[in-house]
Amino acid sequence: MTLELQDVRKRFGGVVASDGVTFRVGDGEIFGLIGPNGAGKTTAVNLITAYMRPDSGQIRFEDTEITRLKPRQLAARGVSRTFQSLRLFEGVTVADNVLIGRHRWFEGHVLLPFLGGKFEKSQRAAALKWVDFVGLGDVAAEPVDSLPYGLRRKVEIARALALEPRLLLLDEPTAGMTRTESDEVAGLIRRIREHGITVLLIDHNISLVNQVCDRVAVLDFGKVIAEDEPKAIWQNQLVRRAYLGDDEETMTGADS
Ligand SMILES: Nc1ncnc2c1ncn2[C@@H]1O[C@H](COP(=O)(O)OP(=O)(O)OP(=O)(O)O)[C@@H](O)[C@H]1O
Repeated sequence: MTLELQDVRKRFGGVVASDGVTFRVGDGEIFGLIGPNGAGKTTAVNLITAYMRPDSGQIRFEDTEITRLKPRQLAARGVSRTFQSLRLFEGVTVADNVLIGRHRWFEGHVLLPFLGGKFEKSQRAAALKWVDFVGLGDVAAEPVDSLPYGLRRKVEIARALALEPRLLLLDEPTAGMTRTESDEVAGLIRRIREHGITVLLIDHNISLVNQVCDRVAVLDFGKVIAEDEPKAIWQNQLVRRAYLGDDEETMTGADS
């Protein structure tokens, strides 16, 4: 197993955001983590990536316990993520935004890759490889704020990839995208897996989840209520009720 959560709990005052969350993600899998608003998906990502500490429970990555590590230590182990809301440096080029994703090689010297020389050259080449990979080679020298929203989201994915992860957590990568853009992201996620990177995907986009995920876990009120292949998960009555409500129109979308 690449990633394993065992009985992970996190409470915010009276809200139990993770209520004994347990699931396992296999090496090279594309694993979906879905559920209604407020189900605890982002909390799970924050706990895995050390942006928050669980109250109790264990998180293991490649057979090592990572529950108490710092984000920097996790990055060094090859765990990378994107955020639900974009966190790009405005006014900075696409290439430089992606270059910043290689921070694990800067050893605390944020300006190191901008000082010229061999180090900058090699880091820049590595960053540009990922800019090309997500299909943004033509706009590498453009400031990110000149790009349409869908392309800005891809810059964030390229920046997370620039860390050369073995596990990539994508928190709503298609939020705010058109259907065409989100289909492109589906292809991109498959190509990321072909690179040997395991993917944990959170998205409300049912069509994307159905298209790319090998397995899916459904969260509701901080608990995993079902885990299965995407096609089977929508037949689960608990899932239909909790995640989709009784809205037949939405269910039709899930069945397609
Ligand atoms: N830092 C925080 N402080 C207080 N409550 C929080 C915090 N983070 C999350 N919560 C609460 O924990 C619950 C789970 O939130 P979380 O953002 O993990 O859900 P989600 O499934 O990602 O939702 P969405 O799909 O809307 O992004 C919610 O009730 C939320 O209000």
